[in-house]
Amino acid sequence: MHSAPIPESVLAVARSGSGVNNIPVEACSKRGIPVFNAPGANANAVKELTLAGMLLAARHIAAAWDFARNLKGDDTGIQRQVEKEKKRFDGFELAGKTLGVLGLGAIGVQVANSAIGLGMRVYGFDPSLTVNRAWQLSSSVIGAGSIDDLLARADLISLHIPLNDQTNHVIDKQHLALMKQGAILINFSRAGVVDEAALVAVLGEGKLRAYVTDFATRAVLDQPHAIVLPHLGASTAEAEVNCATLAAESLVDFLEQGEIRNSVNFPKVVMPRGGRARLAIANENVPGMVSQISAVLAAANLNIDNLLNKSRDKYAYTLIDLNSEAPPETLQLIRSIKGVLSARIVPKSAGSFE
Ligand SMILES: NC(=O)c1ccc[n+]([C@@H]2O[C@H](COP(=O)([O-])OP(=O)(O)OC[C@H]3O[C@@H](n4cnc5c(N)ncnc54)[C@H](O)[C@@H]3O)[C@@H](O)[C@H]2O)c1
Ligand SMILES: O=C(O)CC[C@@H](O)C(=O)O
Repeated sequence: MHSAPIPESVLAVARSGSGVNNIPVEACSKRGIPVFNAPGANANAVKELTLAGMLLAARHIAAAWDFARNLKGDDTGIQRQVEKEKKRFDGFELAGKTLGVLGLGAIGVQVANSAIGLGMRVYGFDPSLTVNRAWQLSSSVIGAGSIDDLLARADLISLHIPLNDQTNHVIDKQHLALMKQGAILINFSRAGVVDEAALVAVLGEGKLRAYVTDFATRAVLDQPHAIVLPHLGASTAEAEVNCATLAAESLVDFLEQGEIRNSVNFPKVVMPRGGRARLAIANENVPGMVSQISAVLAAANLNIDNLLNKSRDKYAYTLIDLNSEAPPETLQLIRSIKGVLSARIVPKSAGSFE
């Protein structure tokens, strides 16, 4: 959506998935447009393909399958070629190997826990690990001291971080240099979290045994040690239904109740309906906003039944239940307050979104 104009009529944007790097989130925030995603709804699908990626690399499955498909001749000849050549595809077992998981969110936690189940030693690193995710994480997962520490310890490294200004090219030349000779790098995150030029250089030097990625680019496809999938991490019927359902539910709650759940740019704001009319206001997180809004309501002789204001970084969101209908001119006055980004009356029944 970065190059698409966002019409004035847009009230919200929902991503039926996890990553929001394809959405101009900051531009939406400035216009008071919540952006929703579907946290965790495709995590199991990505976890399963990540495990498959680890096995693909550890057992040379793609190359071995390619070899087998191209076998010529009758069964006797095929058996002879198989027994003669199969040593080319000798692999290693995951059990006992060390996995480093960068990013312990919805996906990273599941990958780490499953790897423990496979008998791996697992290190994780996430500077913003939430309490909820920490509860979900197996107590056998060891916290790495830093990204450098994680990369230096691991035989396999799996990336599960979002792509944003802070993580763009986070796996750079210096980080790649820290990785063990023969390590496997797995990227089901986004292409941009790895510095591609630096990666191609280390792949050319034979430092990595494999780069397993869900993101096809010319440079990576041309690398013999790259195993490339066509962005299939979330492509399961289950994940698509989970994501679409969660995204739709968040939109319905927002449009019909003004409530915000699962937004990446506005706070969670949930308030049971009361009064006769509900106002939903997105505003800058600066002092005096609630008092200015209240003053407009008081001047219109409108009484507040209930009010909830929450902030998140630079932005805030306010729900106000009034004990009588709010006239359109009051809404206009609220919209004209400096710092108010969007304001609307949330109708009691769906259908007309002012
Ligand atoms: N291949 C696919 O089809 C597919 C599917 C789903 C998600 N993804 C990608 O995976 C990413 C993660 O998804 P998720 O659902 O686990 O998201 P999430 O928000 O639940 O978890 C991301 C975690 O990364 C952590 N993090 C952020 N920056 C970090 C850094 N520099 N170092 C370490 N940790 C850092 C965050 O604190 C968070 O815990 C998405 O943003 C998306 O880009 C890809
Ligand atoms: O839309 C998809 O198929 C993949 C979505 C996935 O990359 C995500 O970020 O959730």
